Amino acid sequence: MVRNHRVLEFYSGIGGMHYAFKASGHTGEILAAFDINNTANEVYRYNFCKEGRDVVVQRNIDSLPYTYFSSFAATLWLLSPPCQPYTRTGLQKGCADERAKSFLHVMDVLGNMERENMPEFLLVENVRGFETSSTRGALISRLTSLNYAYQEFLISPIQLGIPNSRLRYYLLAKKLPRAFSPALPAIDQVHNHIPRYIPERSSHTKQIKDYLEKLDASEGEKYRIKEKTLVKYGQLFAVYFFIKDVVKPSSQQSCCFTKGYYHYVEARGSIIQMNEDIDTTAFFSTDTTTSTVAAATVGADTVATSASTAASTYAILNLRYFTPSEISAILGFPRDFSFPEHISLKQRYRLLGNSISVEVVKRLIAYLLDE
Ligand SMILES: C[S@@+](CC[C@H](N)C(=O)[O-])C[C@H]1O[C@@H](n2cnc3c(N)ncnc32)[C@H](O)[C@@H]1O
Repeated sequence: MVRNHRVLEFYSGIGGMHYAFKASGHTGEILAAFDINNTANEVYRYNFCKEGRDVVVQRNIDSLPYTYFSSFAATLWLLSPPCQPYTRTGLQKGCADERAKSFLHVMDVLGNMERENMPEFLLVENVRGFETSSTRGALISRLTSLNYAYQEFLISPIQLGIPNSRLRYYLLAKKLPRAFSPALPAIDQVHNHIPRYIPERSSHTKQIKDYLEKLDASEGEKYRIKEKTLVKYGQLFAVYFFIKDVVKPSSQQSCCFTKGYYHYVEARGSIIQMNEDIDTTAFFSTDTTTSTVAAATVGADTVATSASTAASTYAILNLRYFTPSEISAILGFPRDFSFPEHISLKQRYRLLGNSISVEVVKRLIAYLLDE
């Protein structure tokens, strides 16, 4: 049966959920997209509200009463609340964290709405760590008391053959008597009720080069990792922080891109070594200020170039950041997604780092709404 869903997008950011819904094969309309962030909303409007209605509601979700949400009589709620209360590197204060407040408010809204206006379907996305939080406990008891069936998952895009790790918690809920079909064929590492993650590379994983753009000289310069950055931190830094984050065009993996990518050099997402011929691990484990780097170098030409200063030695690796377009492609945003020109590079990375894997959510929405 073809249904026209009435969709609310909470914490809409740059619209990852909107794209995922559009790509899910289901039909319907985003009635409103709630986010407090000016810049994110500007990007959202730029991509979705060019001609039509402006669906962006620039308000603090906490400040909106249940009668307001109820008035939409939406069939589907898509929610990607802030993750800071649950990140494993944070304080993990869960419900006690100020930033969890708006999501707790959304749960209260759900509990107070007229039954006929309650959504039939919900999807929640968050970081790994949410599954053990007090907020997740509150969410499950609210859903259970309101007669929703639910399933929970921990999924990384790498499981779908996308060369990127972004392990995230997902919860899908449907109002009873609707039930979930027992299996989700496209995603085989899905576990009902007890989130569990089995890292297992898909046999069809794409390569990083499938997502790379051709950069002209000035763009190449803009994204190049400057030698002074590497040299400033020194050899130890390179060994401990860089190697695990360096990928090549032929690689079939990359680390999760976070909102601090580009701003900080270390551990915020992968960087690319465009020179395929050099073994990164061997390179960084040799004394890069001398010609011993030659041991790590495959071709005779590169050996000759590599022997001088630390700076020029690093240069032969041809290290660069992923561009925002490459990151958006890896996340599954469509090609026509773009930023208004004046949005700075740092803001672009920040917004993308806060966003979602459109490809994973697309499949989950398809599964959730299949009847
Ligand atoms: C994890 S991001 C979601 C990103 C989004 N799904 C996307 O594709 O870009 C969380 C978003 O929630 C917004 N936010 C946080 N607290 C909020 C609140 N109380 N009311 C409205 N929006 C809020 C932030 O501005 C941020 O854009």
